[in-house]
Amino acid sequence: MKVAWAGSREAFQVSDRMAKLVANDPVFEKFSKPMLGRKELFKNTLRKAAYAWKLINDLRLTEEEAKWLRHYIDEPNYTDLHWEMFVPAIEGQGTKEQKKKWLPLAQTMQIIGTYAQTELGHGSNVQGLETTATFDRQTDEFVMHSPTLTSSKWWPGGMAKVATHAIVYARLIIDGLFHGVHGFIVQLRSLEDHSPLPGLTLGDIGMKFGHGTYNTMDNGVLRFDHVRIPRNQMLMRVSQVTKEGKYAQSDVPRQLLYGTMVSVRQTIVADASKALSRAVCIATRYSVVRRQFGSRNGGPETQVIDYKTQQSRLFPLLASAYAFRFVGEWLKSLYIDVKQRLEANDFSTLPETHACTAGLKALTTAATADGIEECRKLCGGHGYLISSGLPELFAFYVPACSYEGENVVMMLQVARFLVKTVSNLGYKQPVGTAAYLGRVTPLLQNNCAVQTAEDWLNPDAILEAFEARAARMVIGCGERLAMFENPEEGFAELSIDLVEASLAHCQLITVSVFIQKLNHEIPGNGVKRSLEVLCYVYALFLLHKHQGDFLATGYLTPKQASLANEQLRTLYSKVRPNAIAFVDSFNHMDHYLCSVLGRYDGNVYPKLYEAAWKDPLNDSDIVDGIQQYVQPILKQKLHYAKL
Ligand SMILES: CCCCC/C=C/C(=O)SCCNC(=O)CCNC(=O)[C@H](O)C(C)(C)COP(=O)(O)OP(=O)(O)OC[C@H]1O[C@@H](n2cnc3c(N)ncnc32)[C@H](O)[C@@H]1OP(=O)(O)O
Ligand SMILES: Cc1cc2nc3c(=O)[nH]c(=O)nc-3n(C[C@H](O)[C@H](O)[C@H](O)COP(=O)(O)OP(=O)(O)OC[C@H]3O[C@@H](n4cnc5c(N)ncnc54)[C@H](O)[C@@H]3O)c2cc1C
Repeated sequence: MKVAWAGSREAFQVSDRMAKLVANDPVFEKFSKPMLGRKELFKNTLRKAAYAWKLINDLRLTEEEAKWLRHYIDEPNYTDLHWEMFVPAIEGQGTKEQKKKWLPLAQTMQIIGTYAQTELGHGSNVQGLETTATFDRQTDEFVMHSPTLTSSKWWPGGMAKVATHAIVYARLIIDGLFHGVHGFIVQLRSLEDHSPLPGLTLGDIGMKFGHGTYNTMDNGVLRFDHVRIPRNQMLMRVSQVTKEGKYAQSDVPRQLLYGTMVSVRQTIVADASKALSRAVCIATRYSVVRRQFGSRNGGPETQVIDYKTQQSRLFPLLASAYAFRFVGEWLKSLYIDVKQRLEANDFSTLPETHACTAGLKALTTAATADGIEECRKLCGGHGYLISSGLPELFAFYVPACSYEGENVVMMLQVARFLVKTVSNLGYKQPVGTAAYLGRVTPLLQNNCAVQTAEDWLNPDAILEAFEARAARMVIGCGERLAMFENPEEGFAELSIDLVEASLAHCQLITVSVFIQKLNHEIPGNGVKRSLEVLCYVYALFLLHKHQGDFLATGYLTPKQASLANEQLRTLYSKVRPNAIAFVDSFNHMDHYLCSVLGRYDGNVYPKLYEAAWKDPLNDSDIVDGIQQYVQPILKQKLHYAKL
């Protein structure tokens, strides 16, 4: 199962080696993090990042190994933006010459970059950005300027204190004419003494949600006061500005300017399974250790994992972790394919890839953030302790619902793709993830054939149900949209239904990828049969949760919906004996989990007790403030009525 989770034996070996390397090196200790003040926390992160870079070079780690190493260090820091956004932005949007100049510097970290797109006033609406890049023909330069307070760049990771360079998105202006938003490579700091270059105001935007997690990152604010950069620092694969100030667009679509976001959204989907599996591992292990009620004849009480209600909350999350792992793997292959095509100037699959990355980013991050919080509740009161590992994990994870495309905004992008697909149905056969929309007649006419709970244990029945639900919701939206004279007005008016239809479409993708996964590449029949159980749990849980959609579209009868729920209960009993094996297969080390409740050895109570004594408040019996503020109250002897 470890191999099935990792994707291959080789992939397992790489991640396992890196997990052990990090776990066994005292530099990467992280239990004490929540006790550190912001400055210490930040410095500690810089120290770890520098040490990691040394390891990567000394041990000659491959790119894949370096990624896993950074993942297991488990602290957001400037290198995330450098590797995940700055480098890919140059790769995707730079010309050959620009790549030749900038990539070697970035890849050896002689410069450190960030991605400065969002501003105080605009994040989702990229076309609304206000920073200007005005071409000066006399000097062959762009003048970068922040004309308003709301044009201040706001949020870019690593920008406040570390990055030496940034890809800055700004409105291109030539001779007073606006040519849309473009990316520019801008140096922010001196490479000698790290001080901000003249004309730049740089700082940190302040503490974020949770203490020890995202505050390891220096999210920054940046303002320009007429800062000049050479013309050849505009990223010019999509559009070019000549020395004479002529603006030209190549035959590369404008959407490529958004390409870095497609790349990162794909990695965010893969990361969702890592975060959810971590929470599920903690909650499952603890649910086996924790006992409440049900003692008979003085025997042990019931393990809380044996309560059906606990199973009905926990096992769908376990199944979702696997579903997200497989859909992340699938999305990666889709992305690798589109990347190769883009390099060869084939843009045909970009719209579908954009819809998949945007929609699956929204689906997986929303479910993971909710899932981590559910795992915290599944651990009862102890889940609220920092030492459970869950509060910090939640605080670290939850911004994924907002960054790289706010989730609702992303679902509306999927809706645009689906509406366009439906309106083209007469003359363009849909392909890939939208192919089912080409079979609308049977999907709209045929109803579910399930008659017994057993009938739900059939991938074809499940797939057809999810296809019919999505098709009926999408087509229904298309029909209602057609009644509006102004399509944009109609889109805005129906946006709630459109987001629901997009979710149905994305859930269909996750369910069908899980089913496809079972048809190949599973090492061993036992593993395959166990994964089948999880696949059914995932699909039938979604069906139960969204039964309103399935019933309202008329595909299912209430009886069939309740048979699905009956089957789901039976499936939980099949998951139970393997629950621990399923979570052990994630191969998460204790160091990575950083959780007393999720310890591999199950030694929860003694370690919880021990962890409590490490709190600084327990350094002495009488702490600072007691003499000054508590003792006087005790000694005042005021009469209550006089207060
Ligand atoms: C290591 C991880 C650390 C993470 C740290 C976080 C970093 C960040 O958050 S960086 C900042 C991320 N910011 C965002 O994600 C902003 C979200 N907004 C957008 O992506 C876009 O502005 C938009 C998609 C919401 C809207 O764009 P707009 O310019 O208004 O365009 P239209 O809606 O008119 O779309 C035009 C056309 O282009 C298609 N399209 C949009 N995005 C993409 C894309 N990424 N790739 C390919 N195609 C894209 C869109 O579907 C339209 O297509 P048609 O309908 O066919 O015209
Ligand atoms: C931890 C973190 C790290 C980040 N790192 C970076 C970084 O490195 N670089 C960078 O450039 N940016 C970064 N960002 C910024 C991030 O990309 C934006 O915050 C994100 O894209 C959301 O945009 P917004 O803040 O403008 O949200 P808004 O769009 O203002 O969202 C507010 C609400 O409005 C709704 N809404 C907005 N538009 C629509 C619409 N058209 N229809 C319906 N509802 C709508 C949204 O659903 C949401 O509920 C980071 C953010 C965070 C939290």
